[in-house]
Amino acid sequence: MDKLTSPQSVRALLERHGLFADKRFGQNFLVSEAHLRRIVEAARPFTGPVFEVGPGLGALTRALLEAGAEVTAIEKDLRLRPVLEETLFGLPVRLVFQDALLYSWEEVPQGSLLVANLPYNIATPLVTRLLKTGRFARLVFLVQKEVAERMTARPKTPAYGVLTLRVAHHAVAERLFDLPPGAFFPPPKVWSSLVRLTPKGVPDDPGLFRLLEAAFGQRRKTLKNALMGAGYPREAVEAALKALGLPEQVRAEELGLEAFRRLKALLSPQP
Ligand SMILES: C[S@@+](CC[C@H](N)C(=O)[O-])C[C@H]1O[C@@H](n2cnc3c(N)ncnc32)[C@H](O)[C@@H]1O
Repeated sequence: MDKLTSPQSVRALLERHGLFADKRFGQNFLVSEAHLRRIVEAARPFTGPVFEVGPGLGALTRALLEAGAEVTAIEKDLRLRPVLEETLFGLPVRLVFQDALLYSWEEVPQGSLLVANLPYNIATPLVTRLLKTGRFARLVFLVQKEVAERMTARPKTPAYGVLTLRVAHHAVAERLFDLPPGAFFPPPKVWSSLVRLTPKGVPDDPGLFRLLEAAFGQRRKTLKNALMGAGYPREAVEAALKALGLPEQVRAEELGLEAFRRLKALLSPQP
């Protein structure tokens, strides 16, 4: 079986099935053998069942199966069923044709892994949801470079925000390497990055994230004004900033996760 790691082989497979890469599904198929191998290496060891969102034509799925992973692959595009039945023929994979956002992630076994080249339009809500389940031991995925930068940003940078802190709350985040558009067919307009998240086993903290949404809701304002705009009383905000030794003009992007946790404790109960 062709390894599906050249634009020519992917184009030929699609043509043979009368298909085209559908932008609505974020279909940019990985055609770089070297990158495929690096993704599998970044996901090892396969200490739990592997979930792949968007197997596409099955290139990554097959690489994972050949490396010994137990894979459940969830694909939304029903047109790809005959392709996957061909490319994964005889391999022990569980294929689920469903929107991954509707999958019961809260019921996957403890210690599961996500390994995926994610469709760009669901990457952020999906990763957020998976982190909240507390069931994943490792998440290794390709996303647009800009999203990877937001997930791994440092304070006081434009990419730093609620997504950075969501990821930092739950996991240790690494941006492992970047991939040029030419690693995919058809090539996307932007670069991609491989991200690895290693969850720390910390439960969700809805109160903290309500505070963060308020703090970053109006980025151009000072933290004090942003919080007051969201309904936090002036006196409480001023007292909390003082207790943290922060100036009144401080902006949300200057605070790290620990400072926000302390701010939340000082501002409870929530308005
Ligand atoms: C970037 S492609 C990756 C394909 C393949 N894994 C690869 O690396 O070549 C994204 C895949 O996700 C699928 N997809 C898009 N939205 C989805 C959703 N909501 N649920 C599940 N799969 C989805 C697309 O049809 C496509 O197969």
